[in-house]
Amino acid sequence: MRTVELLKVAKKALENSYSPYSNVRISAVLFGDDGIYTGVNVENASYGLTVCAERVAVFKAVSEGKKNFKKMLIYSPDVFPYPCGACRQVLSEFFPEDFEVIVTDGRSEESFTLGELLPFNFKL
Ligand SMILES: O=c1ccn([C@H]2C[C@H](O)[C@@H](CO)O2)c(=O)[nH]1
Ligand SMILES: [Zn+2]
Repeated sequence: MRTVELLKVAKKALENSYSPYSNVRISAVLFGDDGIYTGVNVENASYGLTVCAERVAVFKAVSEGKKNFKKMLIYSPDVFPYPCGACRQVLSEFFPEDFEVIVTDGRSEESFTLGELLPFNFKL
């Protein structure tokens, strides 16, 4: 699936972002041989319990036994959504260094490998 198509999926998923506290809406789309999984950020009145869009997508997939993915597109119309450190670490648990991460605010996009985003990652 091409970036434009992934972006379309991300825009649809964004409708479910639950972000009344920050008003920052983010969605993530995982894509590969195991199909498509989406995630959005889900906030909480106890702010620290918020879960990022990227981790929601990964946990949805992994909890259904799906780990075979090629790339993730991260989209936000509110911020340029570079993934936070926690999400980079979670991605590196399941995906290789050449896994592609596309970051876009709908106006411009940047593409990275996971190895670029999180060099020297912690692994057991
Ligand atoms: O990698 C990130 C970083 C932040 N957020 C969300 C969490 C919160 O709802 C909002 C502002 O931090 O952005 C994500 O979804 N992914
Ligand atoms: Zn995050």
